[in-house]
Amino acid sequence: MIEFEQVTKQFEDGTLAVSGVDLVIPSHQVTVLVGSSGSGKTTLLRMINRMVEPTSGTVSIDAENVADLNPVALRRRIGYVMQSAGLLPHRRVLENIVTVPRLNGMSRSEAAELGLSLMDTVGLDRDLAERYPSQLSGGQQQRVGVARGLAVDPNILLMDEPFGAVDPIVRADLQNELFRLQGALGKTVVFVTHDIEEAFLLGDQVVILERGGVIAQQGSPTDILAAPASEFVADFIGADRGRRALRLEQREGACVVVDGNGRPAGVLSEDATPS
Ligand SMILES: Nc1ncnc2c1ncn2[C@@H]1O[C@H](COP(=O)(O)OP(=O)(O)OP(=O)(O)O)[C@@H](O)[C@H]1O
Repeated sequence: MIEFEQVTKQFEDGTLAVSGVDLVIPSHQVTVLVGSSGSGKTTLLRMINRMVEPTSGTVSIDAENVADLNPVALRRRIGYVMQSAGLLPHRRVLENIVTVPRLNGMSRSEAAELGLSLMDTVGLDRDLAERYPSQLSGGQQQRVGVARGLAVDPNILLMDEPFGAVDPIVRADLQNELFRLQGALGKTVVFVTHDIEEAFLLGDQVVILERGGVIAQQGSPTDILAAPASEFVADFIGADRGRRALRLEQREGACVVVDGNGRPAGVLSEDATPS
């Protein structure tokens, strides 16, 4: 469990990025921090692995204050995946994936074996192992980034807009892959995005942030959709625009679900059992 207690971050130029945040991030679940640009998502994320230090308050992992932990050791046991993958351009795919295990002293042959099995895990063809990042598609680069994030078998995986730079089809692919991976690996994932659809798709818990790093609402997607806590939240999730106001229409003998714009969203199944 990761816990923020009364966490505030004011940068040296006076910018108040995060303000009095109390937040519990449960283990083995996906928590998504979502908000518009500048709402403090990245700052919050980076306080978990001490890339940013809070001005006041505490961040703890399993009841241990991260301020008491060695930052380098901390970063080597927490996976970090960022937008545009952040790969080392002059290192081959396999080397990129196992950078941290190698720094931790793993032998070259053991690391190579680990790297190849991680390529399988994230759905990358092993034939790509000797390529350089520039020889990969954007989606493939992101998969390498995720494999690298998993390379130290971390309990915690921090993901900062990891799918922000790829086209919508590849993005949907990567989202599904993360969903599958999370089902299999059960990591504690903290995921940053500005896209509420992505947040609702991936998050067990969704934390909506307002400008100045203030939590507007937190809860499951269902809870937030059912009862937006404020006008800001209703506006942010699109509830007020009728986009999510689904209704049923009878068409051709079937019960069709239609969205607020009149577009069919699906068919109401007779069988109400979730699959
Ligand atoms: N090193 C810094 N020095 C001064 N201000 C900073 C610094 N880093 C971030 N900020 C400011 O803090 C606020 C929060 O930034 P942060 O990057 O956490 O937001 P974000 O929600 O992740 O935004 P984005 O979606 O654009 O990445 C912004 O106003 C930003 O300009």
